Amino acid sequence: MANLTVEAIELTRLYGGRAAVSDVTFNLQQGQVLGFLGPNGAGKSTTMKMLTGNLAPSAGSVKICGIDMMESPKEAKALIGYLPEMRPLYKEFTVDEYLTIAARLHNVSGKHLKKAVEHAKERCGLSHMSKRLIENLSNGYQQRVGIAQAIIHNPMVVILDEPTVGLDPIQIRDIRALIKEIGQAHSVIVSTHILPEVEMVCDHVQIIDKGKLVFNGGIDVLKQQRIGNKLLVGLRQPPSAEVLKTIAGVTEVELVDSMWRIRFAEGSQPHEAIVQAAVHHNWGLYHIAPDQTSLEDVFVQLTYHESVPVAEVAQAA
Ligand SMILES: Nc1ncnc2c1ncn2[C@@H]1O[C@H](COP(=O)(O)OP(=O)(O)OP(=O)(O)O)[C@@H](O)[C@H]1O
Repeated sequence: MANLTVEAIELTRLYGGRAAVSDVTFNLQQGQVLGFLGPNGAGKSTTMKMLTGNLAPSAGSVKICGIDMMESPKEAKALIGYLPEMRPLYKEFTVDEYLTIAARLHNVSGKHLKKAVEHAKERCGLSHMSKRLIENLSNGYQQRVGIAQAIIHNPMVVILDEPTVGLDPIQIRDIRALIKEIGQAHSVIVSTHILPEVEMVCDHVQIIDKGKLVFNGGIDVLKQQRIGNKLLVGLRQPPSAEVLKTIAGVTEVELVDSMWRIRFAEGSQPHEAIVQAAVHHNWGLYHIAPDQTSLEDVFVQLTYHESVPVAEVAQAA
């Protein structure tokens, strides 16, 4: 495909014989924002480091806009902007001074330097902070400077590791809007622990667990998984569970906090029949709404593994 920006092909990284990342394969296209999710130790940072050319894979390869990271690291890296979790800021410099250094490090040529700095500041809402020392900026503005250095050379791919950690709600809102804006022209990979953030800024999601991808798909697919096939129904004079189960399409009912959680078969739409039955039999219907699984629940379902209790291991030994 012509506009593929990132290709991770069967990426594996071993540490002392243990796979921290195992056989991870995915593609990213221009204009996509990918959310990279996973519990602690899942392999996110290891994957990011391989994507940015800071760590060699034990097996597999990375291509940035078709350029192989192992074969042509300089060319491939030039197409990436990276904001690591620990912001690489020199706080004793002003915003202008620091961004000028960042632009030079990214090989922006002398005649384009000033324009590149101005443009990055403009995009990150930093134009009025040019002469301020970075150490005197708020956390949110320091984060903007970190993002500005990642986009200063107008890279095809921007990789941001936990970009909203430690920010207040207004700063978080601003940084998320900025990520969305950047995502229109570039490809963005955002590593995050914050699940709603993924729904807000990403159009594509990957969940990694124990080094393996356990979900790779569109945000719509993930949202669909949340909506599922459950209704929460509140009835003041409820019938028995058996009566509810006779409604066409209903497969299971259970009482949850004095409301009925009604599961229905895929493809069936028992909503209308439930309302009609409630009116007909005077059940006192006061609530009917989809019972969404929280994103946290979906995440736990995908990443939960039953671990063998220590006592059982000891007994087996
Ligand atoms: N240099 C290393 N040597 C040995 N093991 C390592 C090394 N770096 C990471 N690991 C192990 O590899 C696994 C994946 O680590 P990684 O840092 O990629 O996870 P992560 O998803 O980024 O976690 P977190 O969100 O906590 O930063 C972990 O089990 C970790 O202990």
